[in-house]
Amino acid sequence: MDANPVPPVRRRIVLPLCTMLFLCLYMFYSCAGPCASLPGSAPSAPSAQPGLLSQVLLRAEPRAPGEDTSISSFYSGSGTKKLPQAIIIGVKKGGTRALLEFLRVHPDIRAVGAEPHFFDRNYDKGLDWYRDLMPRTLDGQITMEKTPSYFVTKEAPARISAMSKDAKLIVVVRDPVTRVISDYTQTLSKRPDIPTFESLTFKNRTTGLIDISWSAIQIGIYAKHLENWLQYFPMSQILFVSGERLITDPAGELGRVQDFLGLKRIITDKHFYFNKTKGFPCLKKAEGSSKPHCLGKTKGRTHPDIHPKVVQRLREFYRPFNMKFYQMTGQDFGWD
Ligand SMILES: Nc1ncnc2c1ncn2[C@@H]1O[C@H](COP(=O)(O)OS(=O)(=O)O)[C@@H](OP(=O)(O)O)[C@H]1O
Repeated sequence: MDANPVPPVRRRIVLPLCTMLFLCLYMFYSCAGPCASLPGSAPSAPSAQPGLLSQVLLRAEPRAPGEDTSISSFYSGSGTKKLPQAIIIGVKKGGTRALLEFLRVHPDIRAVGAEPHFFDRNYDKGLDWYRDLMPRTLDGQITMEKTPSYFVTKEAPARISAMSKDAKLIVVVRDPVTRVISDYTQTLSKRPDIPTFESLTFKNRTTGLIDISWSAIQIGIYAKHLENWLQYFPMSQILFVSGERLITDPAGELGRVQDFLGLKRIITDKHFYFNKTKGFPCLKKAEGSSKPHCLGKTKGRTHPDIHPKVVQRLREFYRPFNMKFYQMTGQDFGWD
């Protein structure tokens, strides 16, 4: 028999209350860890990323403009959707997919896989639509996207600047001659009945006059497009990545990109191997996987043979624009 027995009525109230409290606390704490790695959330960050619970308690600081802070968004996954702070704006066929896939390995980068085409085709859908496409990020992580056509879209610089004057812009540039051949190869793979490369290139084959109304030719006049961006962004906010070095020295180019984004250099040469069959560098482990990963078949296509004289004429055509571009960027890309 108990020396000091609890009265039966109080026992009937206190015991269930304590059990409920204990259960609630248990559920709350056990959710804080796993919830942070729900599908679609950020990959587990290396060390000091605050967990869900600490984010609830710590998030008193002002939020970025346009950040989705609704309670529902918080409970439906870890982190919040933010407008991108960094965008790969070009160039088409420059190596933009390779760069984005490589960057996604970094625990502080979260990127949308598909191209949103917001600042060219979907601008009328509004910023909320755009933000909703983005993955959730934790504090300190950078949201990114890539749409290579932005670089040649007249309205894009003003529109991106209206979203954020501080946006960091990355342009992967490639020898305009191989770029136009790559562009043509892609179109040919989708529509095999298009005219020959030569007939699209020349307005007059005899005089060698280049048809600058062909958009694939226009894209490679980098200096002209860059002038448009410099009306809205200082050069310090634009990084030019060499598409050629992205293939021969991916870790070196990724080092520059990580510095530009203010990130620790986590992606190094240890992350890459050269796949002889593919003929390109591939990842030893892709984001969220332990398996090696090369880009798909649409990247690294075999180009058709173009007559050397045609290639030579295109080199002459692009040379002055390339020189201007080197001067503007302070970088010699070695295309001549
Ligand atoms: N690691 C790796 N693997 C495969 N391909 C690589 C890689 N690095 C750069 N590249 C080059 O990327 C070219 C395609 O460029 P983009 O991804 O910018 O093309 S697109 O504009 O998104 O269609 C693609 O062009 P093509 O060779 O003409 O197919 C590749 O040369």
